[in-house]
Amino acid sequence: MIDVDGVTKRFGRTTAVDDLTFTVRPGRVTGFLGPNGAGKSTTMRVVLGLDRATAGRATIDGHAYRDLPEPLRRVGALLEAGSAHGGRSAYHHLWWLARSNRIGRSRVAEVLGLVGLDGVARKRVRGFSLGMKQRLGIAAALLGDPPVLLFDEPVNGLDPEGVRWIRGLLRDLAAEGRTVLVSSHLMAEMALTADHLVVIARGRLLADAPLDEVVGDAPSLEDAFMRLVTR
Ligand SMILES: Nc1ncnc2c1ncn2[C@@H]1O[C@H](COP(=O)(O)OP(=O)(O)OP(=O)(O)O)[C@@H](O)[C@H]1O
Repeated sequence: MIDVDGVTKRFGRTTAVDDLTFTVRPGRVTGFLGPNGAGKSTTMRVVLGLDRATAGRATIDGHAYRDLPEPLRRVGALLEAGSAHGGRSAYHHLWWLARSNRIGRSRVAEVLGLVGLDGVARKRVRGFSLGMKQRLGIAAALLGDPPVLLFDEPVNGLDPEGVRWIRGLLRDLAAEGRTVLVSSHLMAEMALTADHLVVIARGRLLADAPLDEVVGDAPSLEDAFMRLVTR
């Protein structure tokens, strides 16, 4: 479970997140929606201890990220593709991450298989396509078999096969009882993937409800979203 409790984050005069409170529960995919600059990435970074909240607090299964002893085993995250060192192979990138969290080589092989990169495990990341880099980022997130997962715009730039693969993966992870939070701008995709939605704009909560409830009588999620954010 992820708890965001009264979180405010300011950068100088910009209030990126404004007294935001919501809970992300296990066993379902929670879509995190909002216009550009709404504060989605900042909220995720606060949850992951990468940005410090100006006020309020975010916890993962009751603990602040910095207090998690082996964080990769508690929470996995995909923030941006291409964060792996280009000169390393996919295998070495994952093994380097695994070692510091007491995760064995067999799990590295397992996640490479899970994301379909076993055939290119020894190739340098530099030569990977965007889709392959995205799969490697997801392999890293899954390395510690964590119960909580955050994905920031995981389908950006992917081809239809990649988009469909990620959709299936997110649904499977939730069906296994994990907590899955995924941000996206792609409303049609979110309508197919998410069970529950948290919608924010200008750092504030606009909706925290099941997908059907957010759509209501609107013709599509996109229409419902536009109504919410222009209200
Ligand atoms: N490190 C930073 N320094 C200054 N301002 C920042 C920083 N990070 C984010 N911001 C600002 O905070 C606001 C929220 O940005 P954030 O990236 O969290 O939004 P987002 O919802 O993820 O947007 P997008 O959908 O465009 O990725 C924006 O106004 C952004 O310019």
